[in-house]
Amino acid sequence: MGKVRKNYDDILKTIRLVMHIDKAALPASVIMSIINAIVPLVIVLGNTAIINAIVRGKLYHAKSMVLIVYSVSIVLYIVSSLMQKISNTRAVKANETLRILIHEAWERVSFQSLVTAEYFSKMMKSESSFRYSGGIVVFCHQIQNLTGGLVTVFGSFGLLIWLTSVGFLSSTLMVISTLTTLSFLLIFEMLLLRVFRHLTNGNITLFARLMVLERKMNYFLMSIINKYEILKSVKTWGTAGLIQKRYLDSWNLEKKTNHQLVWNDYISQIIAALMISNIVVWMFSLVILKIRMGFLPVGQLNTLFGGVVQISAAVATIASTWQRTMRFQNQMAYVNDILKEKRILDSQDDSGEEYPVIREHNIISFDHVSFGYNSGNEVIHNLSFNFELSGISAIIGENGSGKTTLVKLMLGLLRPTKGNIFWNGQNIREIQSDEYFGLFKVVFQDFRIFDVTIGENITASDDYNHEQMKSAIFDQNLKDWISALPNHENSLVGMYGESNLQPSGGQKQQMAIARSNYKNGIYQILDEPSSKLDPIQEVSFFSKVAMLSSKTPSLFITHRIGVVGLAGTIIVLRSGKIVGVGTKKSLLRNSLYFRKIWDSQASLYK
Ligand SMILES: Nc1ncnc2c1ncn2[C@@H]1O[C@H](COP(=O)(O)OP(=O)(O)OP(=O)(O)O)[C@@H](O)[C@H]1O
Repeated sequence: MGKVRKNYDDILKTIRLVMHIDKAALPASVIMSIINAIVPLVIVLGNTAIINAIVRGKLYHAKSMVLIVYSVSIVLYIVSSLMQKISNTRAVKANETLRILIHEAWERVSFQSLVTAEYFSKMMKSESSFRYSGGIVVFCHQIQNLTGGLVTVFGSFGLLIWLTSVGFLSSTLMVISTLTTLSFLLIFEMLLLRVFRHLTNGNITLFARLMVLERKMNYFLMSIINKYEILKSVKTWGTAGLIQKRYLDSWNLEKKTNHQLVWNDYISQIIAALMISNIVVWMFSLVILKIRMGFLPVGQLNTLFGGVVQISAAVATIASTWQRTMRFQNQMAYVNDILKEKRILDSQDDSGEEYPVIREHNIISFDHVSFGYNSGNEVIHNLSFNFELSGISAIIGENGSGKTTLVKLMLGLLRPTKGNIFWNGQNIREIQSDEYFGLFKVVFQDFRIFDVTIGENITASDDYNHEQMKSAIFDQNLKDWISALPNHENSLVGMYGESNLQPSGGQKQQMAIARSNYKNGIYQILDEPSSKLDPIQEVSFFSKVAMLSSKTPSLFITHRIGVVGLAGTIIVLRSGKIVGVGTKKSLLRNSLYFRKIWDSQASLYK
């Protein structure tokens, strides 16, 4: 019951969306379909009256009936044709407006203020749903079919009820046969309706599954086949079979689901035909009985056949259109989602967030902070400490101890599941996120180079100072490589350009470091950007960065002990808890765990 209610609610939402976009498209469609549904009923009723007049020998009466019936029908037909032109034009126009609205919703999204990637998935879904559904034009056709079908069914039912009720109380035989006929008709109809509803729900589920599969296959193509790095790994590690199997599995499942959907459609149509046959058989028997007993004129057979033919066509249309409308509202749910989301994102600009306060001594405070990723246990446990952004600091800990997570929490990229983080006393949740990110120059271990030019990658802008950009590059090899390229720093990286320029791992790493040098942040965070270097080179690398960035205080994140000697403050992290804070000397004296790590790695640095 709840599911049916939800379906109705969703259709109402889609109707509201279409009405919001174009006030005339749906009403014009509805009026046209009502007129279209009335014309055949007028003809059926008129023809019955004409046949009865002929049978009774009143030919003059029959002639005037013919004129009236067909004149009314022609007028209605002309009005309906005009309405059809209006509704089609409006539907096409409304569809174009909706397409623009979806793209405008995308344009307004500030990528900077997005917290998760979920929104992008919504964007993709809304676009493919819109394309797949056929848009408002198709929806208007569906509403036309549904309205026309319903009007026909109600009108024709009126005729059939009239045929049923005539002479009902005139004899016991009539009462018994009418009640028996109606009971059998209803019982069979209810059973068939149950099967039809079951098939409709199955149809909607199958269609929703198809949409998910389509998204998975798109994801597969976009994220795996279309990425050079991944293709490289596929070739070198021979994972093609594994990945291709995944693709084939999705594709086979899509084929199977499509096949089931076709069968579901086919059986639904057979059930709809049986529903009609059920009415025809019982009603025909009853009307014949009534005509034989003299309760109905013979012309009423025309009403019966006219009514039944109308109902059969209408029920078949309603059945198939109903299922399609359900699918359509499923697709439009994504579009509704993205248009609604637009308002949320728009309103972020005036959300009352403050700018971060910058002082001479800037302090980040953790107050009973815990954090766990969606899927599992806490990886940061109840941390409380004050951290001054000055000099050189280091966070050290084993693999998986939570170092990167701690930094992401500090930057506001992740939100604590418990507790709060403060910047100079302000809760970072209440600070404007772009301004807050602007304070930090961060190089993560999984730094990203984008498919824009080398200069744009380093400066994060398409309007940068070329000299300043060049001086942000510390590494001579990178400088030489850029000078040797035909377009120098204007060379486009990656598959967006024609040349598919793929910088080496080291070149990319140096570009990420140059990006950090170029930026005007007040604090530098280096999360193992040199993890590919051997320990000795790593120490020299950090010393260089430390020296050159002497104006900007820095935090190194590492699990290599050799680097931490450069740091004035060392935070030791173990399984999401801080187990020591101090200088190298004090920690060697006071922290057993720190000494253990030190001893285990010290030989490498001798
Ligand atoms: N998105 C995620 N979902 C679930 N668990 C995650 C996610 N990201 C990280 N983790 C888990 O959180 C824990 C801490 O990870 P984190 O990257 O902070 O450790 P780390 O100390 O920086 O490790 P490393 O030195 O290996 O880089 C790990 O157990 C990791 O598997």
